[in-house]
Amino acid sequence: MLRASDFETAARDRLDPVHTDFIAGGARDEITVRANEEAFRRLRLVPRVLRGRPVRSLDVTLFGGRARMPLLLSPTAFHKLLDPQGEVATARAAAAAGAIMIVSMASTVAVGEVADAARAAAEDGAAPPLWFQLYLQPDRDITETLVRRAADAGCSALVVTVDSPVLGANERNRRNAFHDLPAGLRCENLVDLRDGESGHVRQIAMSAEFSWEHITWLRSITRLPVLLKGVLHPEDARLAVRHGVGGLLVSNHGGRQLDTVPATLEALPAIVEAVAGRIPVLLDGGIRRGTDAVKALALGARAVGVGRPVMWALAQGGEKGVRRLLELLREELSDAVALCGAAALDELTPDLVRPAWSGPLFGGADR
Ligand SMILES: Cc1cc2nc3c(=O)[nH]c(=O)nc-3n(C[C@H](O)[C@H](O)[C@H](O)COP(=O)(O)O)c2cc1C
Ligand SMILES: CC(C)CC(=O)C(=O)O
Repeated sequence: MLRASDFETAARDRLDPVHTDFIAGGARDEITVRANEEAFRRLRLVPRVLRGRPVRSLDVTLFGGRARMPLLLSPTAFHKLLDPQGEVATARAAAAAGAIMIVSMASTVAVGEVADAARAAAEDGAAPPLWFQLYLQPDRDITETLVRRAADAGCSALVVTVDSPVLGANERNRRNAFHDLPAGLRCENLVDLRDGESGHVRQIAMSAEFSWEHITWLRSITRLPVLLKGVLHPEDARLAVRHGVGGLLVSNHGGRQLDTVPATLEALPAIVEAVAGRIPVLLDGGIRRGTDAVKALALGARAVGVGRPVMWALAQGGEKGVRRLLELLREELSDAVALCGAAALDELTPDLVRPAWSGPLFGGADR
């Protein structure tokens, strides 16, 4: 395994094609799925030279917690589909790498158990932060219980996914009739939320009824910082700041919700401008290389998330696979920072990035 894409190739040989489709797929024509990666390829890095400063650190501090690299594991559902240990394997690998993991509300291991595994695996005794991803539920008691479970587990932030008033239509899943977890697996955070209910995926309600009032309410029931995942419009970024949101994760859900929305990299500059440094802005979608991360950081993201690569690595090699993936990405990131002439992440500035040359206008030299 030499690069992130190798894990996908290896995972595809092992996985049930129905599960491969679940991971790789996106909404409708998957235009946004492709756009996320393409956007990074359209940008070029313009390094500085002779600056006389080796890379000092890749550390990042977010909401008082420190991570050893600005790479987050974005929340993804159902890790036990890919490895018998599921999210325990992922959390151990993240903790060993010093990376923040965002545990999905739809995890197949309960968040408390994921947190215990992360703490036990942290190499220097100091586990990196663990955050919890939440879909607000129409029943406030259920949302409150989930928030309490996350806080009791030691999660230090809540990431509310706001791009899903309805579930995006994934035509691959429809073709494959993949609508639920196989027997024996369940969403462990949802167990016992109501009498007689038992972690069924369909317990996760998507609703278009949610508004900014619900964010205000959520903030009133917890002291944890509340981040929003899935903001793409700069006006929503301003509203988020006004409503006391702690941070934004610029995301299009890996192209799995509304198809044809912009690549997250395209959306980033306007969000960064709207937020004007008041809260941290993060990004996920299409990050496959250290240079991708550097481009997003240079354009104002404080950290970046990876989704699918973690799932492919988990399917390929379990905990070891995810560890190897994170090592590779860290090495690529460190190289790219050094080659840009930067000593730390705050030296990655927008002047290091520019659009690829699209060729001379009007035929160039012939005219
Ligand atoms: C298989 C799969 C499951 C996902 N599950 C969740 C989830 O439970 N909650 C959530 O907010 N986002 C979920 N996402 C979206 C990711 O958090 C993330 O936004 C996206 O995967 C980033 O793009 P990338 O896959 O190109 O890195 C999921 C994505 C995939 C591919
Ligand atoms: C709806 C969740 C269970 C999973 C999700 O967010 C996704 O598959 O993108």
